[in-house]
Amino acid sequence: MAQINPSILSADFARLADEAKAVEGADWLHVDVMDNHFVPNLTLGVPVVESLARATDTPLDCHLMIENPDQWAPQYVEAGAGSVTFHAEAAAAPVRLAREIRAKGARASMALKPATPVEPYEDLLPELDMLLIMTVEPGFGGQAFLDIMLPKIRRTRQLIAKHGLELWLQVDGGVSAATIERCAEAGADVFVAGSAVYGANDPAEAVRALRTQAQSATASAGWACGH
Ligand SMILES: O=C(CO)[C@H](O)[C@H](O)COP(=O)(O)O
Repeated sequence: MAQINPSILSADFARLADEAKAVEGADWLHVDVMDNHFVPNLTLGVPVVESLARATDTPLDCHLMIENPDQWAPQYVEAGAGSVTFHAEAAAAPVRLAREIRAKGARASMALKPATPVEPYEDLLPELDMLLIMTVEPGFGGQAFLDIMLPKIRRTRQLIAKHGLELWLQVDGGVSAATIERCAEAGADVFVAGSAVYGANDPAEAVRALRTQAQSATASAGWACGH
């Protein structure tokens, strides 16, 4: 089943608890952690994630756009994240880090920036619960979806099938009613949407509409979704 994860990067940061409640019914709440080093933007850290985890029943999907995730990622599990994504470009020891995230009780996920190919990580995929393919350069919400990422999504879906993995395939950046079907047809099954959800008059209804679109595109593409 297609999952929709609203990105709080597009929410009102002065009202985060209310903004989290506005999308209850979403599968996960996507929390963008940026350090102004790995990406040229600064958002929030461990204390805010701890507060969010107390404020909502929606599980937290923390996307760490930070340097040195080997040090920081375990702290996000302790703060209450149900899924922690680190960047392949930033991790010193991605296998050790994925195992540590899982051992602490969260889902382990790795992200690839647009210019990072998936193939060098083929042998590492069984260590992960999710792979995130960025469909914009990370750092800011509201950017245009990069169509040139669709072949990478397709190739990753083929790798998942080839190895018989249960790996979830997430896309993030420019995902909207206009682009979600292309992502789903290519093989994505977890969709992060910021401006398309929080920019809508009814964010909860936007989540439902995106999920319906993704599910019908997945069904017509004919590949088997692992969840
Ligand atoms: O990770 C991100 C940016 O680095 C955001 O999650 C993403 O851009 C969501 O915003 P939008 O859906 O508006 O593109």
